[in-house]
Amino acid sequence: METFKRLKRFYWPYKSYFIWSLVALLGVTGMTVMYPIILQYTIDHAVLAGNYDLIPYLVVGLVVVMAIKGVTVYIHQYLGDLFGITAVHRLRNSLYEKLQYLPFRYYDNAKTGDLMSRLTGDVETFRFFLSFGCAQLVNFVLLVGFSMGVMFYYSVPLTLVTMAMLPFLAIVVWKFDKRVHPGFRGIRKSLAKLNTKVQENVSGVHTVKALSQENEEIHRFDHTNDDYKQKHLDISKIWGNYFPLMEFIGNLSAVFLLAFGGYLVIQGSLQPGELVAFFSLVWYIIGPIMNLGFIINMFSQSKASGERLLEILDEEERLDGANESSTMKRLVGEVSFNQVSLHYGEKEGAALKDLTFHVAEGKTIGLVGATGSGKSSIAQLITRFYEKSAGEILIDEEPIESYSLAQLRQNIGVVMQETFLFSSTIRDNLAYGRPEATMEDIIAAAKRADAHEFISELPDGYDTVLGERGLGLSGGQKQRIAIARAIIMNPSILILDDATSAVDMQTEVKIQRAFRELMKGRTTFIIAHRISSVKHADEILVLDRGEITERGTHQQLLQQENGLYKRIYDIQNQDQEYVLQQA
Ligand SMILES: Nc1ncnc2c1ncn2[C@@H]1O[C@H](COP(=O)(O)OP(=O)(O)OP(=O)(O)O)[C@@H](O)[C@H]1O
Repeated sequence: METFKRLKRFYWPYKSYFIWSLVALLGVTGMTVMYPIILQYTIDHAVLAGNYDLIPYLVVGLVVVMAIKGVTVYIHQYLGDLFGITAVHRLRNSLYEKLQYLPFRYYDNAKTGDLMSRLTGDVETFRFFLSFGCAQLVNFVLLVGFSMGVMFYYSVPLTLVTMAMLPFLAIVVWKFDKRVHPGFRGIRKSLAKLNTKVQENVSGVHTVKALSQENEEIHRFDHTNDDYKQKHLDISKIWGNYFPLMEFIGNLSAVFLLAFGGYLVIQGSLQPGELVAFFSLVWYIIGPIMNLGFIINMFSQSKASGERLLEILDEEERLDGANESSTMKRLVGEVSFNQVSLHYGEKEGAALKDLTFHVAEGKTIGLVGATGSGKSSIAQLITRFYEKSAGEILIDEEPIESYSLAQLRQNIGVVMQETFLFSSTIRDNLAYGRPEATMEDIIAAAKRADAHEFISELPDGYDTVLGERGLGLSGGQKQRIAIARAIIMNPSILILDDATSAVDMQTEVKIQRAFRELMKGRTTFIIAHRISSVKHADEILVLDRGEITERGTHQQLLQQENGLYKRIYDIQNQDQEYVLQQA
């Protein structure tokens, strides 16, 4: 119940739909119980007593009961659905909202397929329970209660004998629930794994094919699929073990009823019509009790789904830390790091150690170093994708935490090595950071990024729809779209993270030209492996295992004979000379 209590804020605001649906259900149950009562009256007071002129009235009565039942069933079902649908609409929105504000740390370990399955399958299971299962539980109580009431009215001893088996049935149902619940949680987990497998396979299709891993992938999928099948079979086994037992106990009640009820009729203490009505009524009790397995099933499934949804909702959100009144003013772009360190995890070593540097407004700083030396980690801290572990980061002489994340990120433009393009039009992709940008702004930015020409050559120009991974565009073209995207944002701080490493030399020249446009008047961090990308920077920091080992301008660094920068330069220069000689 704890799970449902904790999810209350999503469905309780719509309780009026649920309550009215239950009122209608009361009508449905009342009318259902009326059938055997009319039957009993017809047998005992019309047929056996010879009052045949009562029959037309009883028929009309039956039709009226049927009509009322029809209307109440409609109201009950419609309002029940409305309750579930509106509640999960709110739940789905909250989950999605949560995903927007979860820190990068969460996504480091999260699996897309698993998240997808929670936001679709688990939410749907929960909806089904709210719309249908919840009312079924109430229906069970009402139908059993009403039927028992009428049965006690007809004959107390016969009711008691008939009910003698019910405690046994209750025990079996309880045991069934104990076993079936973990099983359903397992199924949900296994389905999430299956989804993850498919999602990763589709996303990584290039790698799979390039490394000829199709057969291995099929084999791995089969393994996950087997696990899913096995989990279903386990649940089937539990059903198979318990369901016949429940049915047997239910049927025993009917046997007791016929034996003892028949005896009471022969004795004359029970009317034949009452026995017939009893027989109908007892099935109104046995039926729902046997159905209880199905309802519990649904309850267990929705509880398991609710737990998985709560796991997301309970995740700690990214704390903004800024005071509410922090304005959205434009930053100047002065950045200082004072003895900053970063540990990605408690158990992990320092990715950055005691870093101190200062970048004045509008200056360019180059970051070079071997892979894993901590270049990108600096960018992660400036954008607050991750939080520093120690030290102080100042932007415009204020601690970085004093700005709201939105303000900070609207002032920082990031162009990465891999550009993510959404599956919508080029125009929407360009204006993603500033949707209110006019078409003139977009075209002007594309021109400055050297992207206008190739966009204009596409069949639908700026309205060309891109595939999920920006299919149809080359690496360099995607890169230039990312640059135009950053120009539209008009940031005061710019981070170019290995932005030209994926393109050929000719494209690099074009992109470098676009970069120079973009960098004008902005504080820029260039993270690069190629010295050619950073040699014009005002200051270059050379990183080694999270520490700054050398710093200075290109010329100053080249003078350090045994320096790392000089070594990298020499190697790259030799490479270039070799390429030129070959050419
Ligand atoms: N999200 C993360 N979680 C845990 N560790 C990380 C994470 N990102 C980076 N690291 C670790 O931090 C260290 C610095 O990584 P970083 O990405 O900053 O290096 P880099 O110099 O940018 O490398 P590259 O040139 O290959 O991009 C590495 O040891 C890396 O494994």
